[in-house]
Amino acid sequence: MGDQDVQLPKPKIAPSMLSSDFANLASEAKFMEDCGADWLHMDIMDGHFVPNLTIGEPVIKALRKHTNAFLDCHLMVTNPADYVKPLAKAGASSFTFHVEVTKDSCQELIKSIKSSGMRAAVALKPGTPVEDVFPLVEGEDNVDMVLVMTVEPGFGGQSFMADMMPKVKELRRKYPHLDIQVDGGLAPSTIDQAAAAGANVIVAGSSVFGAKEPASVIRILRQSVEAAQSSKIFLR
Ligand SMILES: O=C(CO)[C@@H](O)[C@H](O)COP(=O)(O)O
Ligand SMILES: [Fe+2]
Repeated sequence: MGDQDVQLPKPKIAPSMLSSDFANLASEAKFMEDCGADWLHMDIMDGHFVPNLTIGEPVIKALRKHTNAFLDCHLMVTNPADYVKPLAKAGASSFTFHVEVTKDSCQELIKSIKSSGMRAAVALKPGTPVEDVFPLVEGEDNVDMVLVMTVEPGFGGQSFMADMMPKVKELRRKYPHLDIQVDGGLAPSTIDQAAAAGANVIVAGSSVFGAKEPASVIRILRQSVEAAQSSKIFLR
């Protein structure tokens, strides 16, 4: 099959609600949808896997009453299995767990996420080798997406780690159809590197919420992914 026949997954822009005004979450979510967001990225942190504590199932449940948006939940928690049923019931659309905390139980976890009606995804921290997720993409119960962290998980507003791009490129070359997400420090100044490596799901918090015109930042992020996909630069 030639490069021209490869069907790439759609670009999806997912503003991280961690950078929103949590006291006005429903209206912030509506604003992001109006600005052209495809997904809303929800950072769930337990104060243990990462040194920060954010939101959980009650907030997802409360937000779901106000929006039909795709709620992309990124679980930075030590015991992801405990969150599957509650989050599914609350209305989460996708459940991303970290490979660092799941060792032997990954297949079981993926199975339970999918049977609860959510998409399943796996994330890797900057220090984790990309090979660690290959079995989860290729296994019988496989993930729908891989999230390559481009900062140390825990906080918004950190600097993009360009040295994570070889991981993205390796995943894209190996799995042309896979949703590949990047998270951390994505902005108009860094998106071209992530797009050229083959990322198609872009999480952006501070660059979107901190902008005068969030809609134009979302547009720039999308256009960069579209341009890289039309040249298929990452397959060369
Ligand atoms: O998962 C995380 C941080 O751990 C992220 O989703 C951040 O919230 C992204 O924020 P920016 O780096 O785009 O400001
Ligand atoms: Fe995140």
